Amino acid sequence: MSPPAATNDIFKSLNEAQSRAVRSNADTVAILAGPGSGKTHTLTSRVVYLVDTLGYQPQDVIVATFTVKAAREMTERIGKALGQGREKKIILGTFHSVARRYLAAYGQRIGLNQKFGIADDGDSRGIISRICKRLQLTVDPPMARAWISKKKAKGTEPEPNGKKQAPAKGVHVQELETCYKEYQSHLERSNLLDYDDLLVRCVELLTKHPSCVSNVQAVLIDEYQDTNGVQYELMKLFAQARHRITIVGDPDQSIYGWRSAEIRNLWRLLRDFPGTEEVSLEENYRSSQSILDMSLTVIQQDTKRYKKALRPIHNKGTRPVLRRLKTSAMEADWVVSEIRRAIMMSGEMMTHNDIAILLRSASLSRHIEHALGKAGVAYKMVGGFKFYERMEIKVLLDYLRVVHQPENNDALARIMNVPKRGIGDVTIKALVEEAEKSSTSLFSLLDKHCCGGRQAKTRITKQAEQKISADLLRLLKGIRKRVDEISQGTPFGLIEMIEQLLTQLKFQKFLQDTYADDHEQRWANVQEFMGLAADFIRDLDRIGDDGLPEIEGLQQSKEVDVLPKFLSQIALASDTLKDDETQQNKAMVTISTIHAAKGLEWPIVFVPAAYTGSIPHARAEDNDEERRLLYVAMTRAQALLYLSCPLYGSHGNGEKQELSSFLTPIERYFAKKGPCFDRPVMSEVARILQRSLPSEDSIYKSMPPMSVVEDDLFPEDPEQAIREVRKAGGAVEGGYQESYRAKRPRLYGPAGETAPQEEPWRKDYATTMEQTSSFTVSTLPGFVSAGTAQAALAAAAASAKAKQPAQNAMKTSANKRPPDQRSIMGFVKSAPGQTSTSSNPPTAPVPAHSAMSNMQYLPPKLAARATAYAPPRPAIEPSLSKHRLAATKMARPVLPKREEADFASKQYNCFSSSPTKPPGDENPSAIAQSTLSEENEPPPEPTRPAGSFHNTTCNMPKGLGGGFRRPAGLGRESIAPMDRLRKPFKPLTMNRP
Ligand SMILES: Nc1ncnc2c1ncn2[C@@H]1O[C@H](COP(=O)(O)OP(=O)(O)OP(=O)(O)O)[C@@H](O)[C@H]1O
Repeated sequence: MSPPAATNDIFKSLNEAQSRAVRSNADTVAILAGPGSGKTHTLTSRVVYLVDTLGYQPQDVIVATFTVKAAREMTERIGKALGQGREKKIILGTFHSVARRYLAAYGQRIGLNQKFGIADDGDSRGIISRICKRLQLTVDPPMARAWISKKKAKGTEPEPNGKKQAPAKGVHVQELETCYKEYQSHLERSNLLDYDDLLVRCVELLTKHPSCVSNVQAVLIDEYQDTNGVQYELMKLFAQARHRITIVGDPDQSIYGWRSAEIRNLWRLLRDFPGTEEVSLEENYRSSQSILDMSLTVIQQDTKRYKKALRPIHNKGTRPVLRRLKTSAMEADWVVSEIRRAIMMSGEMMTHNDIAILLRSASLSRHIEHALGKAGVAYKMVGGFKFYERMEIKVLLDYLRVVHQPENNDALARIMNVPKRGIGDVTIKALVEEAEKSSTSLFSLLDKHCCGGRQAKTRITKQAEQKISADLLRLLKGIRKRVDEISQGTPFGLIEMIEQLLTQLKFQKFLQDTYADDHEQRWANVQEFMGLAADFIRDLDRIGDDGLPEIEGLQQSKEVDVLPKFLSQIALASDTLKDDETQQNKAMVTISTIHAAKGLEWPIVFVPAAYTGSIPHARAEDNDEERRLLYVAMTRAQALLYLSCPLYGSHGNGEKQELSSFLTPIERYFAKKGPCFDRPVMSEVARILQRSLPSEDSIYKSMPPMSVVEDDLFPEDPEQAIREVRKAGGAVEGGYQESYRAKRPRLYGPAGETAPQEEPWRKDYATTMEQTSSFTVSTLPGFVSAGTAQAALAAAAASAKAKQPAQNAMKTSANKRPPDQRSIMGFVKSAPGQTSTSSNPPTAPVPAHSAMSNMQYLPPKLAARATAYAPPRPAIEPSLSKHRLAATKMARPVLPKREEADFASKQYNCFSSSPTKPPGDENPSAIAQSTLSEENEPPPEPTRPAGSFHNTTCNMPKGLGGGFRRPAGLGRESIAPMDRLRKPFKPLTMNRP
């Protein structure tokens, strides 16, 4: 009988090893392979094979995975192959959801009330905090919760009542156990199961009542490396009727150690199921050879890992980039400029959808979000909220809003009980309603309540509530009073205001108590927020007020308060982002945490903030896991991989950052700047992505004039640039840009002329709303295209005539704008000491409110940051004035001629286990120019004998360092499971039954 159509289709998309895994008759199959080798593809194909060819009933197959997203994607893939909605009958989901299904169906057999509820993270935290308080335990509640969760994950129950504590246990452990016991009995009384309980109770159910899973024919597990102890037990119990298990995983991608994932589960599997068929997938379908090589040099620094071969099916491709930038803000601007360049030079063969920016922690996203928002690039966040939408930031912003506008009822209502003050939702709702009905503000209504007045109808009856509301008001009024003092000549810094809020609200403690799992991350976000405020003050200091130009006869109100400017900038920036999002089908760049990017792939991947402290993370306990995280990030890239590291970090302290310790040893193998996107490079990218590249002509024709075609907006070596500034006696605060720019020909004026010291050019024009993104973040540094720069210069020239009647000057300015140019917008900036590019610069208007006053009130750390960073300048490469891109084609760079022998020596990567390719097989034109240039050395030689990566054939001579040597007389069956893991996986060339 011929196999059904679905199976036929499946086999067409599988290679030999994948096909062998899919058709395997072994009960237990372990597919362990590297990234991009098609593990998930193989697993879903096996499900289809089992149902379609072997005739298993879909409801007799359990497929468990690790995340909801992965489960959804698998259902889709299987559904497409199986059709007729059969995938819906498969028991497919995360371990927790599958366990819940069983408990809901059979839980009564183990005494579970059928109507059990699930205690989510917030519930668990609350219960444990209350227990600690009630029993006056000295243990930290979040820590107790983590301890309990770990115990449950390992399958350890609390000590039963009455059992004597072992004398060896310290008070601390005893308290933890008491807390565990109390917590558990509380859950039982409330008929609640927490996430860990779902797994533990399901283990209990299936152990006591195996009949519940007597129908199960096969169990398949994705991302097996991330399973923990209980999940392993559960997998075995699911499969207890027939012991048919298929797992896929990659120990190099185990990144959930903090969730008690156990890499030892691989060893357990081989121990418990000795007949397991092991299949290794050795072809990587995702990434270019260069990307794969570089990723392997990172992961191979872990000498304890077990080795496996991974062979790219793609050509060498473009050498990955490791870019050094001066600050995080510049790093973000560089990312945006590279995104633009890549899309433009590909003739839009690639779109924003093809790009991911992967971050070690979500708090790093702030600069990136700003740079993207400013450039009008739509983006979406995966694995985290957008910066301004994060709870801790929203709360702080709401407090600041109320300080600024006490009559902002909504904001006040949101913060009344945050942190918890015991003011109930009902009370808040009633007060808001009353305020609205009586057309008064909530603030003044509260004031009446708390200041003894009896006018309010809604009574805050409880004394406690009244006192709490009074405290809140006192806090807000106190800050408000200080703000008001500005007008009386007492400056009150924005930073000081936020610091006061944080102290009075005990904000860090609030985060610890409320968000046990990720309070550190949230506190990091708060610090980022402080950094944002410091940057804002610095920008105000640098470029002054962003008010409108004076118009004769029209009086302007001047904002003297920093706070509303700060708030409005944020509000408008976030609005722009929302607008972008609502545009359906708009291509968007993805910003994601590395954790959330697991299993996904993109043509272009950026990994910013590659410094020690970020990755490996300062608080990480397991360095190897951090390395695996970097490996996961790098292996998400298909065609272009960019890593970057700022000299100075982004946490508001201006401290110098060291390149990630995982990258230091291999730094020299990366390209120092983005590739030259010439035809060979782009053709290779197109080949990897299996897309067709537009013709050269159409690419160049569609390029806007004065486009940036090389990655040369920022110096290759910022440290050297700083040294040059110092040598030239320049101020380091000004950063490298002074010296860097000074060397370049000026856009206007005689060539070689030394830039005279002129008054900094300042904006002297109105903005339009054509480009709201630029408008809203006009005071922030960023990428500026040469075209925009010209527009700015035209405006500057126009404003030089400002002495003429104002109306005439405005008209001149407008007339001078080229027809294809939009309004200049507010994103071209100047800095003190910077020379104007206009030959006759206008005198800058003195800002109504100088932010210097704020500068002196910065806390020392932030003040250091504010002054240490270079005030960003218009990022315009003056030499671009010579470009004539619209008229002529870009010249292809002349490549150094390569010797024949050179080809021979570089043809194959040392990690490849493939036989030597015949000469001429590799298309030289497909090799990226960057890999040939002198400064880019060939990929690193392996630090160990190549044999360690060549374990794919059985005839490898033993003793060469690569083969697995079995001790004499030791049969295969008696190899310790751990050793089996360390040895290479069974080769494809081996004859297998
Ligand atoms: N036999 C094949 N032929 C062509 N493309 C394939 C083949 N197998 C897998 N692919 C493609 O390779 C890419 C990676 O596949 P998949 O996501 O299944 O890999 P993976 O091993 O699960 O990766 P990771 O572990 O990094 O998540 C996908 O784009 C997939 O379509």
